[in-house]
Amino acid sequence: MNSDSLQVSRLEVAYGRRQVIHGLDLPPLTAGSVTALLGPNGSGKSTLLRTLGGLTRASAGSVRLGRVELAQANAAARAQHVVYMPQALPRPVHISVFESVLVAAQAQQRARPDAQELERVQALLQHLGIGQLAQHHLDELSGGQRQLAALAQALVRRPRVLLLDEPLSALDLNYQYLVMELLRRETRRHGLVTLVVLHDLNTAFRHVDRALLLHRGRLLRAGSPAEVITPASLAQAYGVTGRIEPCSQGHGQVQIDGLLSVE
Ligand SMILES: Nc1ncnc2c1ncn2[C@@H]1O[C@H](COP(=O)(O)OP(=O)(O)OP(=O)(O)O)[C@@H](O)[C@H]1O
Repeated sequence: MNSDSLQVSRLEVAYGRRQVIHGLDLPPLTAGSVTALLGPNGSGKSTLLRTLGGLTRASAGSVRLGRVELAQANAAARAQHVVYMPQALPRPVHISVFESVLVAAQAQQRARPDAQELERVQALLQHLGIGQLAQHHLDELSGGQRQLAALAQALVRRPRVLLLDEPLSALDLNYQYLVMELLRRETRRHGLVTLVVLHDLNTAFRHVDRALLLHRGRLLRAGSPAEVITPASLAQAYGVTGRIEPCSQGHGQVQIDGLLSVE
């Protein structure tokens, strides 16, 4: 278990001359907690995640994991600490789900997998509810099944930082719930820093510890889901009028009443 937090300060990211992330300072993302990255389309969520994952270069600022400056780490060193799962998954290859997860588990090791490693892979597939797909080929899976296999590949690597871009987008309600609970469990058990892009604000209310709300490449709010998801932030970030109703399980639930009128 590690206890280092991820610290982002004065981060600037541009595509050519167009700046997309503007001097972003985030509160430290602590080990053992799941943080939702929220915000409307085009607000910079994927850009931020890709930058933290080292796929997009920041033009200024710093991203530190404990004492390590990730921007200066080479790709191999960063891959040891940080796993990034993109919104659009790569084209699937013709290997089995089990093999693909085993390859991911072995990415940082030279030794041949032992029986314990094989059991660990199978157990993870069971926990994700896809044990029965272990011998199916990746290129023969449905979109949601592929997303679950990609999550297994990410989780099995036991990174210190887990960056997931809309990991629920292809999943049905049952799997959305299961995946978020598994993420929470794994994050606590292994002291991960987990940052997950979500569009469903009710999922954030139900399943995450903290939330960040981005708007036009700037941080609009940060805090608990109840502090971040408010009628004022619904209006400011999403242009909708809405209420937060208490739900039977003690957390909030968003009710949208309509769109803010455009003058
Ligand atoms: N490769 C790129 N080249 C140029 N501009 C880009 C590129 N990728 C994203 N952008 C722009 O950067 C801004 C932020 O995009 P980004 O994909 O980070 O937003 P997002 O919050 O993840 O959106 P969504 O919720 O729609 O996935 C957008 O205005 C987008 O047009």
